[in-house]
Amino acid sequence: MLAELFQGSLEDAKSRRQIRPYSAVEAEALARPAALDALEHLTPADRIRVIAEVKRASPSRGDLAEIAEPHALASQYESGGASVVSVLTEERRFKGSLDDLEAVRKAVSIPVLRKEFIGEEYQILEARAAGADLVLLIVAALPQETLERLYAFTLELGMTPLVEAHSADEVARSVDLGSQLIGVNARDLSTFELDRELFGRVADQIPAGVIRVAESAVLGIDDVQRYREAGADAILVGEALVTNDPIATLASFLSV
Ligand SMILES: O=P(O)(O)OC[C@@H](O)[C@@H](O)c1c[nH]c2ccccc12
Repeated sequence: MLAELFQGSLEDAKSRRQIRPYSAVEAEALARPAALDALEHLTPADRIRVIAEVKRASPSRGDLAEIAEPHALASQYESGGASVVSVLTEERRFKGSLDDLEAVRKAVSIPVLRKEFIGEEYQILEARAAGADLVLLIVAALPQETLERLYAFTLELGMTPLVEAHSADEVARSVDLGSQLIGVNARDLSTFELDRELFGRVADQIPAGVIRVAESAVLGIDDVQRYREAGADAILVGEALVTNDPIATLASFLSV
């Protein structure tokens, strides 16, 4: 499944590139005001930090919510205390778009993450051109050399890479990269199986000073508590926020 998701994302990027060539998107990306410093917004604090996701659907969970106005949802996330907004821009299975990201960017003043299956520089330029401050880089899908290249490219644009791992080995590769922001995804993107204990098993591998994000399947405050105890500085939450009152749900998560 992961290979299929990447292939789809890259094909879609190729189509967009026919209309907006690399040089045009690059010029737009460079003309943007500087990206916000996501690491600053996610600095470990007394309370857990929340990266709140705009997510309509997923291949593992099907349709979650309509979200006719992603910018309105993102504003609620911001006023509810989220530190960063994540916007799924993958179109085929997650029903997102870059337009969603652009709309969200205009509505909030906290950093915005482009959640996409990124395999080439063009997608990172698109993210910056649309106003994103962070991009997701999924270790499982990228050879180390490519990962290093995309990681460096993201930094050159003044953006922050969120490097996502799903095993001890992938955490080691994220650390080797020098990543300052590492996410451990409880969901295996190849099989969709959940491993809620994974974060606890690998957290110690992440050096002090690096921000640790627990990703996926955070549905209630018990999950937040468990991740907090296991050393998470932040959680990445989609489903629980789009299927419940986002403000009340954020308040409960932030009260842990
Ligand atoms: O909706 P959830 O279970 O709260 O999960 C959010 C987020 O972690 C999940 O959307 C995600 C994490 N890594 C990804 C990579 C690609 C697509 C989606 C994801």
